[in-house]
Amino acid sequence: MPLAPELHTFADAQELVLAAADLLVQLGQRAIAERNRFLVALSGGSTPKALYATLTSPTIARRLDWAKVHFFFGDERCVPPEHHESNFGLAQAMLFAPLHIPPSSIHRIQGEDLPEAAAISYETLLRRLTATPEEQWPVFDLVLLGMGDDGHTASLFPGTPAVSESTRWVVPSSAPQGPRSRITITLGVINHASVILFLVTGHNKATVVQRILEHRGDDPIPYPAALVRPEHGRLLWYLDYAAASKLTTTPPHSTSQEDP
Ligand SMILES: O=C1O[C@H](COP(=O)(O)O)[C@@H](O)[C@H](O)[C@H]1O
Repeated sequence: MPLAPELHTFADAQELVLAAADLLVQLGQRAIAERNRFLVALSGGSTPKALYATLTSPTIARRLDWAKVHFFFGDERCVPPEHHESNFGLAQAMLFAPLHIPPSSIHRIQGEDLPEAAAISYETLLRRLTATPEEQWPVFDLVLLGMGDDGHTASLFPGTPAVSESTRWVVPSSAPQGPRSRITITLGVINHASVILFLVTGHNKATVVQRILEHRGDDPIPYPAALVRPEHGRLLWYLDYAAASKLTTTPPHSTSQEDP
């Protein structure tokens, strides 16, 4: 029986990323203590910027053994790594470089390659680095996700074939705007993670947040983010008050950090 989603609301994006950074550090400490490595998949988009800035602040950064953290990506735009729209490029500048993460711990999607080739080679890489004998899917310690105001997450956009992919781990996909050509991990990968953490901020996402989190019954809703339902792990939604403003059953409130 899947665990119920855990909802936390925060006054603003800064409080939210502080809590997210704290959770990441605690999950990392635990994974490293138990398995000597921490496998985390980063999200794309703009929300991670503030998280990266928080993770590199001295008070947070000194709490984790970054040499044992392996960074992956949930999605990538089909652009070269130095392009301003590259998810890797943002992480490289704001997270990996400041923390001196060795290249051998950074596992990027090659957005400069043809999409099908990039998807196949990233799946091959994931199979090599994350597969366990017991599971046919990778088990990330943490998958970070954002959500667009159309309900997309990673690069799983409403109504596109990537959303219904059930066997491949990584596929090419297509966005309605911005850099259209993308590579994304699939729902099977996301849903087998130990912890999935959505970071969602802003009024523009409040309607979709409400429809997903207060959805009752079996009628389908057209948002890929609603299909994130972990098989065995935890699902957390961190919302700022603006993103939570249309929820009716859980009034926005500030939460203290719980034991991860
Ligand atoms: O395009 C993307 O957007 C979503 C949401 O991003 P945000 O800018 O609203 O934070 C993100 O989850 C995804 O990885 C990214 O490629």
